[in-house]
Amino acid sequence: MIMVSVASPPSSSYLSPHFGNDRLFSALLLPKRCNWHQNNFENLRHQAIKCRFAKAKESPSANTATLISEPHKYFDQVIITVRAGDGGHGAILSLPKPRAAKSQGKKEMEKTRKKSSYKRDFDGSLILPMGGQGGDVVIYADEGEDTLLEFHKKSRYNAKRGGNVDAMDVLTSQSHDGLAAPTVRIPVPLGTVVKRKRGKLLADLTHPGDEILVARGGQGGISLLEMTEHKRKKMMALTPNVMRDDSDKVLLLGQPGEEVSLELILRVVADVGLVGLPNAGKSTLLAAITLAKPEIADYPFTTLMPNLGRLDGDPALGAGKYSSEATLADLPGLIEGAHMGKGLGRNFLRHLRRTRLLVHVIDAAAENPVNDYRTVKEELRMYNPEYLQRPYIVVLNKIDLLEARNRLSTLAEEIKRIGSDKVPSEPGTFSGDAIQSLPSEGGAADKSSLGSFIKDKMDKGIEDYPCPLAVVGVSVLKGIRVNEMLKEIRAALRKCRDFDEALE
Ligand SMILES: Nc1nc2c(ncn2[C@@H]2O[C@H](COP(=O)(O)OP(=O)(O)OP(=O)(O)O)[C@@H](O)[C@H]2O)c(=O)[nH]1
Repeated sequence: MIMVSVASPPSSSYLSPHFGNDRLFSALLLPKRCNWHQNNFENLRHQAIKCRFAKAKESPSANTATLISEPHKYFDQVIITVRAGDGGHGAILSLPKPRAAKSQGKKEMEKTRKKSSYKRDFDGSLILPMGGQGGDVVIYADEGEDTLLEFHKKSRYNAKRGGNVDAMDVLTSQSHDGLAAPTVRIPVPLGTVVKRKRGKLLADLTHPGDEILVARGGQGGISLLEMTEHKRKKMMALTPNVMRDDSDKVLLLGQPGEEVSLELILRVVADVGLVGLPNAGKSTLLAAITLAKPEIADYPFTTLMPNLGRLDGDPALGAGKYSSEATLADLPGLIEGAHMGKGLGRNFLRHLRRTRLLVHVIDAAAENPVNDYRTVKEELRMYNPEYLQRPYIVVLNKIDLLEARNRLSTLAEEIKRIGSDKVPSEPGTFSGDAIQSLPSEGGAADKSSLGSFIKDKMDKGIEDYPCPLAVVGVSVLKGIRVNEMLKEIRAALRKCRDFDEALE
């Protein structure tokens, strides 16, 4: 925890949540109200994630406040504990005394007999009431959820216990089971992977309504009939639940509900993943072609969590245009060492797993754009060589700037040369689904895919993987050649779809 004293704070007690890696970058993005400190805080961008102003408890001066940075919180990974409800208890019951019935008239006796006709099983044996089932805990995919942030505030979920058998010691026809407790249903965003903490994968909740029962409620206890010894034998012919001695009482107790610690990991589900170094213009690109409003600024790591945007259908397809709509994910900038976790690298690299097309965004006005491109490709290769098998296009951005415009054609040629012309033909190399069988965190892989994964990492370089489907120069900020870029993205998406259909 970092404590920084600042003078004359604004009155706000809570600013805005930001997320980053406490080991490395992570920005302290000051809210508008804090512009007056922007410069002073630039150096703090290395550490702070979520900040709030709080009056220092022992502060001698009322004008002094303390800026508290809280520990890093991932928006896309969280550990929670869930506990299902215990089962309700059964009861010790006795049969009503027959004398009471005998004292009534004949008609009354008949009525009472009918009234107290107990519930019976198909074989005629008595059914005794049971304690209610404890509440289950279910996790389900909900389109209305975007992040796992809520789980940092609340990481424990308990279902209620089942109701006890509410009998007044005597078995009657009215005796009924204890109430079952309701299921606790926990919504998570689409694309959430549910795992046991440090254990096996339980579910991959990709579609709306996908769900998994993660903790089962305890079963209710049974009820027992208490009998005098000489009646016991006769009664046992009617029901096995006759109490023989005190040790039977444990059967009355409801079973405990399951308790598990779970790891929830959110993997963005998008058709297109935008990758590139920080500041390349990925967020600007997303904002230029979709309605998304990502944060854009001229310092690196503005994007700390993936932004999603929806690309409209291809108008050239007429009525079929809606089938060509696509989701784009703008991922935080990658840097050298990302595959080892630098700059949030691994956390975001895994979001590419479900994308079908990659768009490399390069700042063509940067010092060495080809090197930048190689760095990103190398990081992808080191994280998962399969990422380089995926179809991709390269966007050379910022051609409104002179230095970019002057070198555009040579740059495009150079980039096209990095990679082989061979179109991937093995089934799965184009398919997003096949990627899921590849080794990664939490994903079990068969021996052969693991073998080729390691071999690929050792033997192949970025030149051995396919070259881009297209290289386009644009200025997403100034709207130069954005339509050409869109055409290429759509054409590439069409290829992915054709390929998928051919596989089906
Ligand atoms: N001149 C020029 N500047 C651009 C262009 N596209 C983006 N920029 C600027 O480049 C800076 C970085 O843009 P972003 O879109 O935030 O870059 P990013 O790749 O998302 O950055 P990270 O969030 O750090 O990964 C901003 O100041 C943009 O205004 C462009 O076409 N031309």
